[in-house]
Order: sequence, then structure tokens, then C-alpha cells
Amino acid sequence: MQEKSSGFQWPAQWTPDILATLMFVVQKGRILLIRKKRGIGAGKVNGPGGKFEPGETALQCVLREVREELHIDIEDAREMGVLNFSFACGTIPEIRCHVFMATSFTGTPTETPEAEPFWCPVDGIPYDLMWQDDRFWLPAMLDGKRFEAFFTFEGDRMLEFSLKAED
Ligand SMILES: Nc1nc2c([nH]c(=O)n2[C@H]2C[C@H](O)[C@@H](COP(=O)(O)OP(=O)(O)OP(=O)(O)O)O2)c(=O)[nH]1
Repeated sequence: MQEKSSGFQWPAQWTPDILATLMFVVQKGRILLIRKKRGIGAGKVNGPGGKFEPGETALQCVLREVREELHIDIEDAREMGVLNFSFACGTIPEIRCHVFMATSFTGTPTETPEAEPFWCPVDGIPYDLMWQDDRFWLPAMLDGKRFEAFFTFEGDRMLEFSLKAED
């Protein structure tokens, strides 16, 4: 395990208000991203995903969210890591997000009221248009490394980070 941090101590006691998921499909050197049209992080580039519904597992949630947002069915989802987000301002709830990857799906990625999908070369990911933490963990995940991370934010601005990733 490799550990990196901004000098920030991972909190011993922290409970998320919300559980969420993200999915990154990678195929032939390209990654399937979305422009998120509503909800938390509207306007940003991200993977599809969203909040758990009652009684769902992370896997059930991510498969449902991807179907709802892009009208595709993922065939080989695998969980790669967990992101924990704590927001200083108190207006955004504390979030724990389970992050998945896949290479195979059925259907055609389709724009919906929630998301506009697009394919992007994996070596050209537009980090400037994404949440500020993504550049810390997404490259490691794309190298096949599992990870867990904790980030503090003030609104859209990342304050502190602590990242553990496989060597
Ligand atoms: N890549 C990335 N994703 C993040 C960060 N913070 C954060 O909440 N997300 C993701 C996790 C969820 O997939 C999504 C927030 O949930 P959402 O608002 O899309 O949930 P939803 O679709 O159920 O929402 P809604 O339609 O019910 O309003 O944003 C971050 O820092 N980086």
C-alpha cells in the first residue's frame, strides 16, 4: 500500500450521511465520461453514478444509476475503491462513494436529463473540468490499483486529502 496525504490525519470516527457510487467504463483506450446535468456536481465532468436507494447494495446502485443515466447495462462491474468526502460548509452532506470499473456493456450510451455521455482518450481526461480530487485517484485506478481516500472540501474546493492505493 502506498499512502499520500496533505499532512491530514484520517478521522477515526466519521460516518457518511449519504452512500453513492460511480462507474468508469474503459474500452479500447477510451473512457466513458458524462457531463453531469443536475444533482451534486452539476456542470462537472464525471463518471455516471449516484446515491443508493433504500436496501440497495453498491453494485445494485451503480448498475441502476448507469442504466437510468445512460441507458446501458454494465456486464462486468468490479469495485475498485472507496472515496470519502467531508464538506466544511455543512450545506453538502458527508458522502461515501464506491467506485467501479468495467469494460463491457450492452446498449448505446444515450443522453438523458441527468447526463450527456462522451468517450474520451484515457490519456486525455479533462481533469480541469472534474472534481479536484479526481486527479489524485483516477490515474491509480486506471492502472488497476485498488484505493481508499478521504477528502475534505469547502464547496467545490478541495482542502485536504489522504490517499491509500495499492503499490
Ligand atoms: N468523481 C467524483 N464524484 C463525486 C465527487 N463528489 C461526489 O459527490 N461525487 C459523485 C458521487 C455521486 O455519483 C454523485 C452525487 O450524487 P448525485 O447527485 O448524482 O446522485 P443522484 O443522481 O442520485 O441524484 P439525484 O438525481 O437524486 O439528484 O457525485 C468527487 O469529488 N469526485
